[in-house]
Amino acid sequence: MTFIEKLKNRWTESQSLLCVGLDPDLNRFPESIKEKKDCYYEFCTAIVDATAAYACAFKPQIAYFASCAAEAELKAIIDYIHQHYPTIPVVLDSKRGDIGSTAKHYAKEAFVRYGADAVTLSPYMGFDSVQPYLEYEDKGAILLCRTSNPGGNDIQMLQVNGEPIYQHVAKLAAGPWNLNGQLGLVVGATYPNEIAAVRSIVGDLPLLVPGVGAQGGDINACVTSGVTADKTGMMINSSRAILYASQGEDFKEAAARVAKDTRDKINAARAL
Ligand SMILES: O=c1ccn([C@@H]2O[C@H](COP(=O)(O)O)[C@@H](O)[C@H]2O)c(=O)[nH]1
Repeated sequence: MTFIEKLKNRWTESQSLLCVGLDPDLNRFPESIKEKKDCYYEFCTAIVDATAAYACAFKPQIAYFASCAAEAELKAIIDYIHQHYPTIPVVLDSKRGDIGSTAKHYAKEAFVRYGADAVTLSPYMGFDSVQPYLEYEDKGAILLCRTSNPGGNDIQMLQVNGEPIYQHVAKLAAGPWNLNGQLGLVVGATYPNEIAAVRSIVGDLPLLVPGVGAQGGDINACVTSGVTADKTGMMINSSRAILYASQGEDFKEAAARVAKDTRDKINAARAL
C-alpha cells in the first residue's frame, strides 16, 4: 500500500485530520520521565498511546532527536507506531534537500533506516534533489511550499513571472514533479489565504498543515480553506500544544484531552 492510500484509509477510519507532532524536549518532560534512560522513547510512546485514537498521522521532527543523539529512540518510536498502530502513517519531518547523490542517502535514511511512510523536503534545490525519494514508489515526499513561520515571506512570497514562488512550487508538485503521485505540500495554518490558493492549484494533493496550537493558526480558517470536496486532504499538525498540555504526571491525559479537542474543532469546521 502506498503512503497516499494509507493516509486516505486513515482519514476514513479515524474520521480525523489531526496530525500529532512528536517534538520531544527533555526540559519539558514530567520528572518521572526525565529520570528514565530511554526518556525520549518513553515520552513519545506514551503520547502516541494517548493520542492515536484522534490522529490521522504522526510527525516526528528529527532535529529533536538528532540534537541529543537520540536517533536510536526515534527509530524505536517509529517501529512502535508501525507495530501498535499499523494504519497510522508516519511523516518524518526532516526538511532535507541536497544534490542527487547525497539526496539518495537522505532518502535511504528516511525510508530504510527509520521506516517512515513519508518525509518533508525543501524543493529549493530543484527536481534532481527530489527525484531520489520518488524511487521509493510506496513512500510520500512532502515539499515545503508556504511555511508557517513569518520568515516564509522572505522568499516564498517573491513574485516570479507574475506569481509568488510558493504557487510555482505548488504547480510543480501537482504537475511535472509528481511522477508517481507521491507528492504533498507543506502549507502553514497561519496563512489560510495561501492554503486556499494552493488548494485551487493542486486539486486533491495532500497538504501537511502545521501552525495550529502553539503558533496560533485559526482552525476554522485553515480547514475551510484547505479541505477537498470530500472534506479530507489535510494533515493538520499540532505538536507542543498537545505534548506539553501538562508537564505534570497527568501529561498523557492532558495530551489526549487536547488532541481530542483539536480533532473535534477540526471536524466541526469540516461540517461548516
Ligand atoms: O512550515 C512549517 C513546517 C514545519 N513545521 C514543523 O511543525 C511543527 C510545529 O510545531 P508546533 O509546536 O505545533 O508549533 C514543528 O515540528 C515544526 O518544525 C512548522 O511549524 N512550520
